[in-house]
Amino acid sequence: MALYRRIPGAIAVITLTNPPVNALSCTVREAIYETVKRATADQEVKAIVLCGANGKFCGGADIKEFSREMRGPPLVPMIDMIEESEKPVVAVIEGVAFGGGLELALGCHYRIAHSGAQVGLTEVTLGLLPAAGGTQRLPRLIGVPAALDIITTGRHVSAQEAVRLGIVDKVTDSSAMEEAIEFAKTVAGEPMGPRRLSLWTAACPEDLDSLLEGALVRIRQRSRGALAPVACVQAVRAAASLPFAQGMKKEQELMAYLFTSGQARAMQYCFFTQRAAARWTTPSGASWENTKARPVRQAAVIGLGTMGKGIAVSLSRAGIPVIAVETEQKRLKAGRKAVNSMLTRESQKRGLAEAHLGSISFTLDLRKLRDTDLVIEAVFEDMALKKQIFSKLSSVCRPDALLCTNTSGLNIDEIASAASRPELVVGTHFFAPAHVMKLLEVVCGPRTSPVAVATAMQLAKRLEKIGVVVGNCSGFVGNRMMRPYTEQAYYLLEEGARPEEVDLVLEEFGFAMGIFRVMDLSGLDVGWRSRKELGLTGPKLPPGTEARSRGGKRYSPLPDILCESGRLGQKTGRGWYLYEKERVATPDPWLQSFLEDYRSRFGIQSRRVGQDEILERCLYSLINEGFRILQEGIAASPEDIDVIYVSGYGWPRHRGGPMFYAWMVGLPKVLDKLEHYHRTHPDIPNLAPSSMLRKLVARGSPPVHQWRALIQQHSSQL
Ligand SMILES: C/C=C(\C)C(=O)SCCNC(=O)CCNC(=O)[C@H](O)C(C)(C)COP(=O)(O)OP(=O)(O)OC[C@H]1O[C@@H](n2cnc3c(N)ncnc32)[C@H](O)[C@@H]1OP(=O)(O)O
Repeated sequence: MALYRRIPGAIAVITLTNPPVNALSCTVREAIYETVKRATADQEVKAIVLCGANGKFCGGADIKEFSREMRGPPLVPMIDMIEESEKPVVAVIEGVAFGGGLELALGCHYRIAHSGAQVGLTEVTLGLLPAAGGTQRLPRLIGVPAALDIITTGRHVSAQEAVRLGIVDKVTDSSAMEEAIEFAKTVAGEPMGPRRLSLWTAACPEDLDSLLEGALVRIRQRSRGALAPVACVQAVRAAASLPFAQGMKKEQELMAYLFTSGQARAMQYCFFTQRAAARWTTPSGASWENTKARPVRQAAVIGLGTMGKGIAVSLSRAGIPVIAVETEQKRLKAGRKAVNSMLTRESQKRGLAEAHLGSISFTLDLRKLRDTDLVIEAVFEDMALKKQIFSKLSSVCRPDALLCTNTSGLNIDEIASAASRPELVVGTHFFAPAHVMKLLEVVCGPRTSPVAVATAMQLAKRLEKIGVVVGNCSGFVGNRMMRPYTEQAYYLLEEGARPEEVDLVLEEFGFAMGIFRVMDLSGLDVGWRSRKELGLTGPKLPPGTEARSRGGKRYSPLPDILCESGRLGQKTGRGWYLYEKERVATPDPWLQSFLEDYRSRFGIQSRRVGQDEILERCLYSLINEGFRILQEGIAASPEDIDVIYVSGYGWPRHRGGPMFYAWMVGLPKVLDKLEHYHRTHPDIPNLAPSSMLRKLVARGSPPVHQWRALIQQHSSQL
């Protein structure tokens, strides 16, 4: 709702009241209409102040209403009505003014912000555009180039930048409300015509076309295939070239097109699932609601390799004092240098005068961890080494210290078996670079206690990461699903495709990089080491093993051959591609002839592999593994899998995540295709449709949010 009160000085104050973010729900819009009409009709009122309750102006339209039938007054005429008011309307921007919230403020005649506030036209992140006049008013207010950037990225703009750009008229460190009331008194009675943005002309550069072209190129690089940012560019073009009324018409047309698109639905799904991941539960009945996290006042990181360094920086940035431990003086020194320079760079980027250098201490002595609340072990993926460390930690650390292992797939239960308190052992799978990537898989072993899960999830929040609770199995959720995906990519090469063909299809789908470019970036030795550990290649392989078969299943030795011949990817200048210029991948003629020789050596008839087949075999095998994960209870819900993929594996947000995508494509189609590919490749068991997929199809393919209830009938590993 919106509360109305009259205060001395002939001011009407309208307060949006809809916790937690004062979203513009149907009731709020109705109340705004009513209260603005009341204020404009009241002879005693000379100016109107519009604010939000609880220190937040407005989080925009109520996103939950997008999936329901539209009720109540629309935003556009409501904002027009405010702009048309003869009495000045002053918006008080505290906390946030996002999306429709900022558009509402742009309809006001003045905007006064608190210094801690943020503004933004965030609709593009929900697959939409600012369709309450934002695409037309913002360019008129701050010019086309700045507005184009804000509208197409949806980025959050600080109050300081907002005043510099002219989005707000004033920023204050003290009470924005008091400032606005005093200001409103000074402008009462003035003509408001010059303050109506709809009457302004957008300042436009001469080379508008090249500005817009440049924006489209950046959009394609950032989010290939996404419709909303492209529509945003078209709407801004309209603001630059058409009168306001026609621009608004264009805005509405583009919005109608986006609103019904699957992409908007997918991105709104991502918005809610990301928040829902924090509300974890386990089948034992433990949950975020009934389990209290332990406070973490001091943490330690063991191992200052790539992951350890990033984790230490993340902890320090969150204000948690860290003890960083290494085994050798030389490594400690190198680690200290790298961490300090990462922190300095971070501080410079954030415009801080000093880095948090003081909050990390470096030591070779494990005994220094005796008072630590939480330890994150981040050494190599070596089970024996990890177990040794956990055994030592058990004797060094306090009995209630949480012991975390950063592993991308090792058995948490086995690691925990080396600790005297296995219930306090939890997996924390960070993603590289750990100080940048948002995802944290919180892995529960069978003995992990609810308090350990709660503490790790609380830590994720403090580190500004998205924690997702998963069960213990090889590769957990994310990496386990990657295996069939990468395997299909190798098989496609064996059958006739080229790396660049496979990558192009995946990039057209929306991944920032195709799988072969990803492997070249992370290094072919990473996968090779883990295959060696699993006995799929290397000395553990029994003599006489067939090159292209392991345990009766198809196997591709292609990545092993490349790796063993020194083609490790970008770091050696060649992998699946050639890197003559740093980081620029070019198709390698050598690889082409190598693949031809390989095919003839193994009697493989090369064929042209179509784009649909590439996409379906890669994605559906990954999705199929997702269904198996659900069936085994390794993930609590399809939503959790989708959050993992969108926030940790570059799955395009506008496709919602693998499980959501499967539902959008149609589960019967996914099932049908998997059956087809499995019939053609019976030696690839991953292609055999999972029983969970079959069950969902048999139940009429219910929407994703209904799957959880069906899954709960199965066993859970969480
Ligand atoms: C056309 C389209 C128009 C005109 C639009 O306006 S589209 C909406 C544009 N608005 C946004 O994009 C803002 C979205 N919200 C946020 O970015 C953040 O929620 C926040 C910065 C406003 C607050 O962040 P924080 O304090 O961390 O809190 P949460 O993100 O956890 O949110 C708390 C709960 O509020 C729900 N929420 C937030 N915004 C909206 C909204 N606009 N409509 C409906 N519900 C909203 C959010 O989902 C959280 O609830 P739960 O999901 O946890 O139940």
